[in-house]
Amino acid sequence: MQTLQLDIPKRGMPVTIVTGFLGSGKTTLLNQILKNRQDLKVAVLVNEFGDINIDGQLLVDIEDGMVELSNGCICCTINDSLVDAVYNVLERQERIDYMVIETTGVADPLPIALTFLGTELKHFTRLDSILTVIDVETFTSEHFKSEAALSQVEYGDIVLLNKTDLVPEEQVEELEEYLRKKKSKARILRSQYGEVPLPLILDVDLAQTSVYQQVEKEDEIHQHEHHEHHEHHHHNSDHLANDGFISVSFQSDRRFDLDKFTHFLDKVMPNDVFRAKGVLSFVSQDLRFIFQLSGKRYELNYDHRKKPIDNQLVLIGRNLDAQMLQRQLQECLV
Ligand SMILES: Nc1nc2c(ncn2[C@@H]2O[C@H](COP(=O)(O)OP(=O)(O)OP(=O)(O)O)[C@@H](O)[C@H]2O)c(=O)[nH]1
Repeated sequence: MQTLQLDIPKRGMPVTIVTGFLGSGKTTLLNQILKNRQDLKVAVLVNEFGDINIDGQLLVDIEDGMVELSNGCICCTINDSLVDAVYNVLERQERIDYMVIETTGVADPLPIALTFLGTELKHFTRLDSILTVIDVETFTSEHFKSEAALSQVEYGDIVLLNKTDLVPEEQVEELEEYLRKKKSKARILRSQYGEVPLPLILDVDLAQTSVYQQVEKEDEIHQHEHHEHHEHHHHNSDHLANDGFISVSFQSDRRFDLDKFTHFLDKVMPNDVFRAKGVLSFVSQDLRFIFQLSGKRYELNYDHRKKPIDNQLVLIGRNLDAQMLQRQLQECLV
């Protein structure tokens, strides 16, 4: 493994915003950062789309969302205010060298960047870059018909072409070429499971702050001129509709029947479910499972941590009938 030489100056805590569409590999990348950070004390803020915090549970060694660990990692779930969450980290006694923020897959990263540049946070932090993770298998030039996805690509200072193991080399090259044309200034990297040398992505000072701020200015002028279109404001962070994506949560302390659950996945669940994740318990299985679904692909892996048996699942997609999905999942329980 490479040695990490990050010389972090005292001009404010460096912040990297990790963005990327649903299931692209943001949490996987965060885990790589936490595993390889060496002496760097990294605070991780996770912003999750959905009522249940699954991501917090999937991060290495981090349990129950907001725990301080002996290895110096702090994980917070951003609930209401990003500014408050950042202050909570800044006010901690212990030394923290670096902050990484994972946005939700349906978030536009620009308002988050502007929060660091436009509020008091600018005195305490230094935005290092926006890093956009792309799933090379599922990405299309239509950006999933999502404004947020478009914005993620547009403002990425670093673009990580992830999941290169799933497609032929030519497909990666094609995508890389397409992105290079669109984004001549961006650093474009490739990875499998987010494995990338940290000095290439952390403390690189690639944030194009003037570009972000220019967009904000143009936006304000635009808004002023077209007051009636206010509700369509492109960079509204809490995007009421989230580009039409909704999340459906399911929780139970009963166990699933494995056959019924896989039948649900293979035959019953609508194609409109684009992403799902959870921790699941099955009849006659002592361990829980970590469940991941992204596009057409899903996997179930043993969760080797000793945990009480329960089921926590989030489904994300468009046009979802929450009640029907919950009923169908209910029927998979024993
Ligand atoms: N084959 C393959 N799978 C990957 C790779 N990177 C991540 N995955 C898998 O893709 C799925 C989604 O990864 P996550 O890291 O949870 O994605 P995410 O961007 O955090 O997802 P959301 O937070 O829901 O938007 C998981 O099952 C990962 O194991 C990769 O390079 N190759």
